[in-house]
Amino acid sequence: MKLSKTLSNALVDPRLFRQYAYVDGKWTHGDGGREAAVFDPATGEAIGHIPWLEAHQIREAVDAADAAFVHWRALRADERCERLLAWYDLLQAHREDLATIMTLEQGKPLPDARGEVEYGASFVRWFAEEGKRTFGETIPSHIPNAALGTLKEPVGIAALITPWNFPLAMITRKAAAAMAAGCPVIVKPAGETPFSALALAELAERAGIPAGVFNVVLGEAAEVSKILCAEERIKALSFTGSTRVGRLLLEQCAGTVKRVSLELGGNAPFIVGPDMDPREAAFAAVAAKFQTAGQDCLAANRILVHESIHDAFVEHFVERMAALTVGNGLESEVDLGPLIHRQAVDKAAAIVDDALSQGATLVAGDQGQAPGENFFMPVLLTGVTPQMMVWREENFAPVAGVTAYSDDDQVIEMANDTEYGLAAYVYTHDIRRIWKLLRALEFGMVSVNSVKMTGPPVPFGGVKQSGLGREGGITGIDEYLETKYYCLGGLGSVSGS
Ligand SMILES: NC(=O)c1ccc[n+]([C@@H]2O[C@H](COP(=O)([O-])OP(=O)(O)OC[C@H]3O[C@@H](n4cnc5c(N)ncnc54)[C@H](O)[C@@H]3O)[C@@H](O)[C@H]2O)c1
Ligand SMILES: N[C@@H](CC=O)C(=O)O
Repeated sequence: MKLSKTLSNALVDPRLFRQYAYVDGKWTHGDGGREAAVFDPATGEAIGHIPWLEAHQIREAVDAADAAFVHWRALRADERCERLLAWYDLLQAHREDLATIMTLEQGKPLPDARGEVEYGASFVRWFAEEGKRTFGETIPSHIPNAALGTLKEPVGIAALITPWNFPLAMITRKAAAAMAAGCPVIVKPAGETPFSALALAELAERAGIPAGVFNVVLGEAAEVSKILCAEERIKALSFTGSTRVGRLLLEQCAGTVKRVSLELGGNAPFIVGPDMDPREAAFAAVAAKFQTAGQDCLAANRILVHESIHDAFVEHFVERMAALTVGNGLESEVDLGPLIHRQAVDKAAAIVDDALSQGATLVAGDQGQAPGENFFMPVLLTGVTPQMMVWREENFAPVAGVTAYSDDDQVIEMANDTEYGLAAYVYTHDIRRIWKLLRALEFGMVSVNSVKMTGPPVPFGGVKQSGLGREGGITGIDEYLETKYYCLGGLGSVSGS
């Protein structure tokens, strides 16, 4: 296996850069000799290689997790908490290296990568503590001479399949919850961004997480996922990614009736009320659209602006957009890095072409300025309509589409006109409008007058075809817990207490 000089040289601690899978506490190559290159999307250069495991090696990961489950679940919650907090401390201590790895494999600007490490680590700390609060309940008995109640027990091995846009936080939000609940995990990261996952494994090992509790398997996505979904010993599958793949995995899990949590695509409306200062709203919309170069499930995909302030909003949007710098995420002052690969650039171009062919106006976005093959300059389209791809699909690119609306009922209908239901933004200071929209919007998360909405205490997730279940918050750990009801009969006089 070739060693990447570039990546290891860029790190203070080169051992964080691993080019092996991690199974049962061992760094593992593929028995069949298959491997894949991983590229820096900014330069197109290979930054390393990963092995593809064979089917029997994926099953060995399940064997390892199965063996580890016995001991991990038997620890007291405070003992698991200690180990998770040690992992958290190491993530913080190695923040800079983790951010460098992320920028090199994902492309996001270094400050954003640092922010994601912080964000990802915060879930580890949150769930370390939440693991100590997996309370059961006492049920007033309706049965004579009996005491009734519930216990919370770990569901079993959890398979975690994650995307490339947030290569670290999408893993920790799942893994920390599962591990705090007492479940070993098998992580299958995106092939584009495996090195963040492998650095997490290295740090988990240093934190004293026992062998078999945190495993990272690598390989051809469909092949690996099929094995994980068909495995009876895996009791939960948590997936973050596209709605298309989410549907597929839900079907594949039917055979073994797994607990399935899905965090899928979004198509967020960004609604601006007539009472808003158009400059304030436009600046917020730019922030909500172009984070991670638009490759964010929360990205403002359809910007719906009241007709009375539409033109002023567009003017300020263009002004703010013009101040964005596109470039290699390792360089300072860069706001937007590359898209993940050439297909993403082609898709963005197709979405813009489709909109223009159906009558939208290109207000800004000159692709001639793109600094490289995987870059896409931010685009603003006005006059977008529901027939266009930019409205129907999650564009996952720096393409902003603006439409004018005339009243609240119309904008509610427009906003809900999508199969997705992850997040929505509302910008207005009118409390009646806020309440009306908040109740009428068919989305799992509604953020009013704030671009930032996520974090460990938040129940993150969508409705409609944006997913099943919630991650984070006080209920996130429930995805990995079973409720066991008990009835203790024949107790005599305690009955009725
Ligand atoms: N709701 C959320 O919390 C959230 C967060 C981040 C990303 N996302 C969504 O993720 C998508 C972008 O990520 P992506 O392109 O990596 O998604 P994707 O669905 O293509 O891939 C996600 C994961 O599934 C694997 N995969 C791909 N094809 C597969 C197949 N046929 N069978 C089994 N596994 C397969 C990939 O290797 C990766 O690990 C967007 O739709 C975005 O909205 C959602
Ligand atoms: N920004 C999201 C990830 C979506 O792509 C998050 O905070 O979880």
